[in-house]
Amino acid sequence: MLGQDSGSASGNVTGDSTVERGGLDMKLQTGLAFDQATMLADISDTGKRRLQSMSLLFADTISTERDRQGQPGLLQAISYDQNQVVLSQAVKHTVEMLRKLQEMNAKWPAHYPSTRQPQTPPTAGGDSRPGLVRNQLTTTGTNPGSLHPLSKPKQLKRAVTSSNQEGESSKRSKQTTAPEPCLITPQIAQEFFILKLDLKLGALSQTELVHSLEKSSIASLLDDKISQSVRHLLALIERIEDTSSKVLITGDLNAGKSTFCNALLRRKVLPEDQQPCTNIFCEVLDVRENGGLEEVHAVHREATYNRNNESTYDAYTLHNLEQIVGDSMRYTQAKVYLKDIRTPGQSLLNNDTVDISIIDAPGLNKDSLRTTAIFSRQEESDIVVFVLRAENHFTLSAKEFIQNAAHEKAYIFMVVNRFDNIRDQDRCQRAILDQVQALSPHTFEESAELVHFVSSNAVPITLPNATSSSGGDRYPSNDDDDPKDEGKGKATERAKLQDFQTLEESLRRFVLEKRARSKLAPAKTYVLKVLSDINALATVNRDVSQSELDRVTRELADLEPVCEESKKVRAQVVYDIDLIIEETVRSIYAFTRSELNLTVSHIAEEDLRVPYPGIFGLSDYATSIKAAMLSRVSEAVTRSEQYARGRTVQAVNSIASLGLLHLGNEYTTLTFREDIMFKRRRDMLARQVDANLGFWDFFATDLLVQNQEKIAGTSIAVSVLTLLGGRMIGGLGWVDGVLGTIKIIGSRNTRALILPSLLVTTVGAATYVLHQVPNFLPRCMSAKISASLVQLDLVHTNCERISAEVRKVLQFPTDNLRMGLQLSIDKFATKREAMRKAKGESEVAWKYFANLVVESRDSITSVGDVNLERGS
Ligand SMILES: Nc1nc2c(ncn2[C@@H]2O[C@H](COP(=O)(O)OP(=O)(O)OP(=O)(O)O)[C@@H](O)[C@H]2O)c(=O)[nH]1
Repeated sequence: MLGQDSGSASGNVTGDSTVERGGLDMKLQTGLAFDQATMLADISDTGKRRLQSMSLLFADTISTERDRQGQPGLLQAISYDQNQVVLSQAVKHTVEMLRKLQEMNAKWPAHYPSTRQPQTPPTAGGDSRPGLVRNQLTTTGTNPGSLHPLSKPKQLKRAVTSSNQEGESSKRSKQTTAPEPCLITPQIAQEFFILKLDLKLGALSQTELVHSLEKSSIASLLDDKISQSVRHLLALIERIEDTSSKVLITGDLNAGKSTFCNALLRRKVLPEDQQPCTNIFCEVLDVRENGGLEEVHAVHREATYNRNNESTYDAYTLHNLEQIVGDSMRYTQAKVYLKDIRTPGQSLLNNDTVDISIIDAPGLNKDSLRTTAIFSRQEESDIVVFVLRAENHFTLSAKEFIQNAAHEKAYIFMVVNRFDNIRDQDRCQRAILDQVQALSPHTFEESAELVHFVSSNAVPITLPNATSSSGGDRYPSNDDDDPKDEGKGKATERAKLQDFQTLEESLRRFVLEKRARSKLAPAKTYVLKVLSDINALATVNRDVSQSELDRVTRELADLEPVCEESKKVRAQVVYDIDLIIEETVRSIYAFTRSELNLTVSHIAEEDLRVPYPGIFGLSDYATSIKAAMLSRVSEAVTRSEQYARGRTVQAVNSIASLGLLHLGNEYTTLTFREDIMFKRRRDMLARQVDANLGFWDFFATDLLVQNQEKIAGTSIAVSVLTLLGGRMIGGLGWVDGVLGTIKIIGSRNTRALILPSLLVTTVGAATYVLHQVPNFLPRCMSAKISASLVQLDLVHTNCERISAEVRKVLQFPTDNLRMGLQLSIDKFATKREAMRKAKGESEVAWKYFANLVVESRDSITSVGDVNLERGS
């Protein structure tokens, strides 16, 4: 590098201090706000050591510097180096802060300051709506470092994060804490510099738009802004640590930028034309950076320039530059290695202090693509020299460019060119200075040094192939002092040249001597603005997260007992339902048992209204009696079922009342149809009873036997009847049966003796029995049926059947209510979980932003204390 080649003080100073920086890096990487005092102490030691080593190693150089500038030059270099280290570390620290902010923004979308007009005017006392709230911090004067916390905003609400609060906010909390927008004066939005979101939509202002955006959109926009800023800060670090300086010559189309560059170099190197001709960036570097060979390296599109890799560029002679600057299809930029023919004391390029490169940019308003490229080139440059046509003043594109550059470059060197074309020069000066004042106040304050009105074409320059000032002059030299030629024109030319030389001296001071200002001030300005933005964001978000934390804590405190209560309610309701069911079933069971028992036990005594058909219709008679009896039993069953229906309806209603009481609108009422209960066919009963009754079950022989004492021969008749069996039923076959019996009984004599009396008795008895059938048959049958029903366990079976069905039916509303209660408990539990999570996140966010407020404020103070004037 030039600095090293020439052994300049500043080049070595910087190299030495870089070694010392390791220890400082370690301190800063701890994430603590850096301690500038300690750091400066370190650097001071470095400076002292370097001063000693420089005195020994570069005594010649120092004495040369001292001769030229005196001891202050060396001190300036040391001071510059100190400032450079502090700023470099501050930039790195700011990058860390931004990266952490980005991470936090991904987890907890940061609230972006926004404004909204109050919808209703505040009432005398009760309305808690805050109206426009003053920002938490403000900048005073022009120093972004002097930030003063103001009163805490009232009821800040994290409006942008409110969309997911639905699930976690109880109804009660909704009633008590209506969402409040975050209202901040539009001033805060204006105070945002770097992280300001670029929102343009119709008539809405940026701040109004922010309010209407989704939190995710804001988070993503902010994320982009942070990334941009990080990229810029990283470029700044490179620039700060780079010992060379890049001077960007830019301005409107055809303003005379190339003419100005040539005038600075005193050589016609860059093509000048009345029509726009520079389409690519031309970076003019000292020839020593190319091994002393004057050459043009035209860098290929898509290639990253590497002087040692010829595939990245095409090499040309200086004469070819005219074609190259117009060939933007093949090349993006040209590196022009040039031997400056002027002495180090005059030259900007060939100076003994810093490596300088001068970049001639295409005109700003050529096209949007090139304009964008110039904007980003500006960010890579240390110094901006803005050339404007005196005739045009500041155009719109010029204003936009300067406003953008002002993000980091408080001072811009301004060249008002083609001043010779202006007739009323005073008016022109006043008008342009007014514009400068509005666009770049710092530049305006030092306009005598930084704003120059010149005519670049008045500077004598040599032809491109000239390598010394001795040959090739294209313009008359001002060395001609012949008094005869002193005319008005000559005087004017000399005045123009004088103006240009004044400009040159100022520019040299700005670039070389006030290097701290030209090179480090942009870094300081930019970092302060970023830190100010971070501080503003952190303050807003600290308060928003605090407010959210308070709200969630409050709501959680309200919700916790509700959760516990809901569990208790469920247990109580389940108990109550069990009681209802048990009581209902018990009552139904008791009713059914009593009803059936009563029916079965009295059935024989009832008048069944079945007419006795006579002895020959005995079978049908028995069937009818049985049917009538079973019908009575069936009716009793039906009555029991009816009772059960009624009780079940009551129970269902009681369960529904519990549901409505405890779940309100969330309870789903089921439609209960009691008419479809007990639909299973009950004629099974008749079939079962049939299966259990045989023929003799129609006759109550025990009843007949009870009457035998009253009627002689009844027992014999019954015995005979028994023997006769079923033959007598249904016809006269019983007479044959009697005769058959006599045959069986005994010997002929015996038979002769007893036969008549037996026959008479038997016939009499049989007649009696048959006569008595209508009297005892119903009782006999009821007893049998009753016994059969007992055997079938009819009462118990029906009690069980009816109760079981009732239980089954009641299970539906029970399950429904249990499910509803469980859902309610789950909902509360989910809400509580969400709130606990939100509380945890808010706590983390609050701690983070509270720390960030302090951290960024400390950094602002540290960077603000960097005194660049010491290094100027
Ligand atoms: N009268 C007058 N003309 C000038 C002056 N400086 C430059 N010009 C003329 O203005 C025209 C444009 O000059 P350039 O140097 O090519 O302008 P430029 O800004 O580099 O042009 P582009 O890079 O193409 O935008 C040329 O004809 C110059 O001769 C000046 O101070 N006075």
